[in-house]
Amino acid sequence: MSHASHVVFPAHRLEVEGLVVERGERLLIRDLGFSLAGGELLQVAGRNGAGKTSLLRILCGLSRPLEGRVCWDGVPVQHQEEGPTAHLAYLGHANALKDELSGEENLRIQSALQGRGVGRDEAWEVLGRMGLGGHEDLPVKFLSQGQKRRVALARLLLVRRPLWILDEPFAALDVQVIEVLRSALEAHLAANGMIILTTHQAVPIEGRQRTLTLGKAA
Ligand SMILES: Nc1ncnc2c1ncn2[C@@H]1O[C@H](COP(=O)(O)OP(=O)(O)OP(=O)(O)O)[C@@H](O)[C@H]1O
Repeated sequence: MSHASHVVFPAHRLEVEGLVVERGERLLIRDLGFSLAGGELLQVAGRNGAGKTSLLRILCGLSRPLEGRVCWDGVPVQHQEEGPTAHLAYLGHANALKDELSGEENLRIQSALQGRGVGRDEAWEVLGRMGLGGHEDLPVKFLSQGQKRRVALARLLLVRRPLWILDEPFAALDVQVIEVLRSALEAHLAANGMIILTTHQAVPIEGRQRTLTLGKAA
């Protein structure tokens, strides 16, 4: 079963033009441009400190570039009618979970905040798919690091956003969940979704993809 079996995203386009990124007075990215269409995956590569996380945060509108712009369907993200992040789901290094709440409660609250309320059954089904059966109603503070990461990943499967921006999504996962995530990524691409991710792990993913390596000229 695929989470995306009943959702196919309409054609969208992400365009990045003339990005210049500086952190702590160091120039990390100079005049970067690229575009991404439905069904495409972009892997952002580069050594530690090259600026991968900084770039992802800019693509999500969490921080501003020194110059340049990020457009979704031809409109700068800051001017999107539904807000700068309504088209995307972001998974950063932190899992953004409330420790006192269960996996089910975290998923249902976050999904509701993102405009798509889900019922208990749907939350439990996705947690089960992530191998968390039996842990659905345990406060997440009692889960292991890898199990917390699984709850955070379950959120991606629920929110149905066309663009996924994922910072090291495979880190701290065991082989079973790497496989679940790998097939979720493939299903998202097959549903005309887009993915931008960083990873230091080589995980083969079927679909149209390319690599952007930061810091080559530094
Ligand atoms: N808030 C900040 N203030 C100053 N410098 C920062 C800040 N955030 C990041 N940096 C610096 O920017 C550079 C790029 O950091 P970034 O986290 O984007 O790299 P990365 O490519 O994701 O690295 P890694 O592979 O280690 O995760 C680093 O040298 C980092 O120290």
